[in-house]
Amino acid sequence: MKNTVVTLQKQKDEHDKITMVTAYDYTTAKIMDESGVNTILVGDSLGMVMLGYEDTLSVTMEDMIHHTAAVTRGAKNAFVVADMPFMSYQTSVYDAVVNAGHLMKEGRANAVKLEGGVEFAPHIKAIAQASIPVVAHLGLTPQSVNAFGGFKVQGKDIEAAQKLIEDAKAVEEAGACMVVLECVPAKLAKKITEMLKVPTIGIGAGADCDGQVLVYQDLLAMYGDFRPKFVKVFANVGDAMREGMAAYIKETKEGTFPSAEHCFKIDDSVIEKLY
Ligand SMILES: Nc1nc(=O)c2c([nH]1)NC[C@@H]1CN(c3ccc(C(=O)N[C@@H](CCC(=O)O)C(=O)O)cc3)CN21
Ligand SMILES: CC(C)C(=O)C(=O)O
Ligand SMILES: [Mg+2]
Repeated sequence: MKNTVVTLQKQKDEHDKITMVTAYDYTTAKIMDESGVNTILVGDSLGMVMLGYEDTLSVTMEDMIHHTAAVTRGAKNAFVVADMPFMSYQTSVYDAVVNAGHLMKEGRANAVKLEGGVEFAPHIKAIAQASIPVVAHLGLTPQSVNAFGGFKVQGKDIEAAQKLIEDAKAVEEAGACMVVLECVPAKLAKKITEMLKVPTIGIGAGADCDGQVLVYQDLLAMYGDFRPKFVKVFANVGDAMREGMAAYIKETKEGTFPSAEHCFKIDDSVIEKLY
């Protein structure tokens, strides 16, 4: 059965952890969905892991729609959240609603996610009023990398911690159905999780969030040696791919692949006539 905002809220209320992973294409989304993950995020991290940019800033609405549509075709049960890319909502409340609409209408996303707190409460409110579920993203918001001066843990001093709490309250009040907390001290994320009615999803925000999210290339060791503190490798798919490729190349060079079982047959009489 398809997960919904209602089933995800129920998971928080019943202390059943919400699992979220990224996916950017049909094949991967289908594997993730079949694994039983509750929600899939089509993150703007696709700019980095799929397109090779050094940050998420160059990702376009076209990129997001294209990848979201592929993911939603593969996700039967998982609730699919699509990131709103840089400059698709910061420019105005109007742009926010129009672009959220594209992600739902053409991408078939179940919800959209945007980075920012109290400053973006009007945007969240307007999107939610259009019946588009909105997820808020607080803490290390990668679209602010140039303003932050790098990818750094947020909310460490008292002012920053209070601002994060105010942001969390404001986005919930505006109608956010979930809140992603990225690179936030675990004890602060716990406080925010207890304070909010809606679920929190942590990435580098400790075990007391209502759920967890990771970029799949990180948890499967496929994205080079990118290992921020919050990443745990659960399976080494990167090495499995390298080993598989090495075997394919070796057997092809040797001529042992393809063997008879991988070849199509023709009657010898036909071949004799050709000669
Ligand atoms: N592959 C991938 N995984 C991600 O988690 C991810 C992306 N890409 N792209 C978008 C953002 C960028 N993210 C990042 C990128 C770098 C750090 C990082 O280098 N963190 C360090 C420093 C923390 C500090 O001490 O301030 C760390 O060790 O965690 C964290 C989050 C998270 N997101
Ligand atoms: C890291 C997660 C939360 C994200 O926003 C992304 O993958 O783009
Ligand atoms: Mg993102």
